Amino acid sequence: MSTPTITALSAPGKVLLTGGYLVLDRNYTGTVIALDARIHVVVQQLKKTHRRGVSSGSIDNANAAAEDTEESDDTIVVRSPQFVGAVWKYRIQRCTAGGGVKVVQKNEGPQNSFVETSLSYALTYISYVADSKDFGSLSLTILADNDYYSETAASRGPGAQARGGRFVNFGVPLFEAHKTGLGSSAALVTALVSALVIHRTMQPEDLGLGRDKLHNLAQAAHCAAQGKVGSGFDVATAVYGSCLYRRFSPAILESLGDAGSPGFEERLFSVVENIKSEHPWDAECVDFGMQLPRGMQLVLADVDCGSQTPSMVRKVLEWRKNNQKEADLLWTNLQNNNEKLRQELKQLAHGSQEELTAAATRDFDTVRTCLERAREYIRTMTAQSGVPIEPRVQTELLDAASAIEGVIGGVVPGAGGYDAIALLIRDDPAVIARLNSLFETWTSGVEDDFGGKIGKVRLLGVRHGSEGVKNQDLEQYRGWLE
Ligand SMILES: Nc1ncnc2c1ncn2[C@@H]1O[C@H](COP(=O)(O)OP(=O)(O)O)[C@@H](O)[C@H]1O
Ligand SMILES: C[C@@](O)(CCOP(=O)(O)OP(=O)(O)O)CC(=O)O
Repeated sequence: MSTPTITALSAPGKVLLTGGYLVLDRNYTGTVIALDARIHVVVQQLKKTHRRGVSSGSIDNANAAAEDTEESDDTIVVRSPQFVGAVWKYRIQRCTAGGGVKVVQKNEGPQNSFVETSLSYALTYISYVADSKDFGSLSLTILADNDYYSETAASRGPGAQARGGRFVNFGVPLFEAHKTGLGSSAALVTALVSALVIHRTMQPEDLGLGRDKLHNLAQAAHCAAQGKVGSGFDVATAVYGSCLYRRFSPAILESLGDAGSPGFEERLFSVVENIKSEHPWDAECVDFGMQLPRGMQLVLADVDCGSQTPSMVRKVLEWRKNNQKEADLLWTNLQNNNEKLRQELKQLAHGSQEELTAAATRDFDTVRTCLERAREYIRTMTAQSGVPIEPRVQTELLDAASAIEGVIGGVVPGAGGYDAIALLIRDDPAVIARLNSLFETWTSGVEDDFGGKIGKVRLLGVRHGSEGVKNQDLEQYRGWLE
């Protein structure tokens, strides 16, 4: 198969509307909404070189495993041009004993473990299936929709749009940018591994058929880069779009080992292709690509403050372990309520034409009640576990926002904490205007139960998007590609 010279793909961010913490356990599920904020990756083939000391062309897999850790002249340059100095240059290193392919950073400056791990995992898989180690030199460009990060002086300033299109220039190094919590790393890893696999081993039209494999590869790479196995709802959404998610069994990835370790390429291949495994993939994404009902919209309000998800997760799980009975009851109540909410949203989205028309004008009463109940249970979880999932400053904010005409209700999504809040609203610009005027002058009037503070509240421009990873036209990247 001839290699295309350029491939572009994007994957969406996420909001875990309900099921935070529950979704870590396979007995429970999470309802996750994909967003219209996406991370784009463009792969450009620069040149095809021959590896030093090895004849070009196809190499037998069996031989490949026996080969040394050979260097090639090929270089992979990854750029994130919205940020200052965000360039990572890698050389390709082939590992001994079937360890696969690893990339090694050549330039000074901070490493980017999500980029580096995605490259090593994707190239290992590609070289194994394509039966070739000749990648040629590649240039990768990452472009993120603006809502992934809080605004900066530069992104607000007159030069922000200088390069055109939908992306702004943030004018700061990536590590200084404040994330808004939309799942940048999951969208990035998904877009990166998918773009490389499509570029080298598939046609863009095969994306639909290859989705499960891309999911498995992206989950493996994301877990390795994160250094832990989360529920994976963010990667699943980046691949499949909005869905009801049941997590995969952690055992699937436990024996994969590190990139470069002996036999890694074969183990990775088995994991991605879901073969020869004692532990087959069992993640469930139901109703993927599900839409919100007509007349309803999802908005997020950034509170300019961040939470520490790993330590919150550790504490909640510890509390659950020590208070199994109470926790089980709470988990069951939350699950039942979340399921009722999902069914209601589904029915409203797929009802008959008359039902849809009625839905567009009605008050979405059941949705409102389910969101209120979810919050009550989450506040119980907060009080009992002693973890600020819905701290008082956010209770105050959610109550005030929910009282606005046209707001159906809201929650602290995902792990909660001092992070963005999610609101379901009637899809009407007047509701957005009322929310903006509430937030413009918002100052907290309560003392927080965990001593936390929220900063400037700001409605993000992001809305629900529903679609997973998809091919993209190149036109929108004009001005950003080298
Ligand atoms: N635009 C980008 N370009 C390159 N890397 C990015 C970009 N956005 C995010 N990343 C990578 O993802 C990491 C952030 O991931 P994480 O802390 O998991 O946040 P999130 O909750 O947004 O996923 C960054 O440190 C960086 O490695
Ligand atoms: C607690 C969780 O169930 C949900 C966390 O959701 P968030 O959306 O808060 O996650 P981050 O993107 O890491 O900030 C953990 C999990 O499912 O992995």
